[in-house]
Amino acid sequence: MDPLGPNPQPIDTRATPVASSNTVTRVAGQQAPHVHHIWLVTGPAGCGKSTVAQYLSESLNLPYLEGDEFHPRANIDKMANGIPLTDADRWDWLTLLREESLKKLASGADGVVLTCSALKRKYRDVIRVAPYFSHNVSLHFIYLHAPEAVLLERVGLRQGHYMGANMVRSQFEILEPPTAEETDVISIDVSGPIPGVLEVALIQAKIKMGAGV
Ligand SMILES: Nc1ncnc2c1ncn2[C@@H]1O[C@H](COP(=O)(O)OP(=O)(O)OP(=O)(O)O)[C@@H](O)[C@H]1O
Ligand SMILES: O=C(O)[C@H](O)[C@@H](O)[C@H](O)[C@H](O)CO
Repeated sequence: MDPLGPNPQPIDTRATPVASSNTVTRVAGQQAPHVHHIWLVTGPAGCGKSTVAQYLSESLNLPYLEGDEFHPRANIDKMANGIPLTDADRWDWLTLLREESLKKLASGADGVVLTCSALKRKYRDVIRVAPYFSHNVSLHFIYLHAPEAVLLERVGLRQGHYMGANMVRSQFEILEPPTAEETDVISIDVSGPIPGVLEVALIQAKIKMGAGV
């Protein structure tokens, strides 16, 4: 299976003369193109992806795609039975998330917020294809991190979710925290209470939007 999948639906690129992945550049004298931001909230189970994404979606008035809802039934059944997903289980899910995000933009949304664990570098790279063909799209990862013990406690307290606390270890075993060269990543320490985390996430997003990157 090709993890990069088929070409995404192109977004309107007419106003964008030159661009490369995640960098929207401008020819001198031309008006800056309108940038459509994809905010991808990432991190291991229980880090607060849904909590943060919901808030950003409401605050920025953008549609919200919950990544967990795009897993095939077989993946949900695996996780519910305490079996970690493999790379093979994740490729189609990752390309689907990328395509669904671009579809939202193509259908008129100004931007989109989505959740996806994106635990490994190569998973993030699958999503990074999105702005490659859609040059007025800017992709940002919002990586939420906290010590394993903190997330274990949060997942343990959570009721009625298929992902049990027994799965947290497996998430950390394969986690590849973003490196400094992954300059499209905003890292947020989510050890503290929710209001502070939400405030930081929104401020960071607004800084990026203000900078037009
Ligand atoms: N900063 C925080 N402090 C305390 N509790 C939090 C914090 N962020 C989220 N929570 C709680 O932790 C639990 C997990 O949060 P949430 O569902 O948003 O995480 P998630 O990353 O989307 O999880 P999953 O990947 O398993 O779906 C929820 O009960 C949520 O209310
Ligand atoms: O890549 C994965 O292993 C999965 O996406 C998980 O991260 C869960 O879907 C999510 O955390 C819900 O608890």
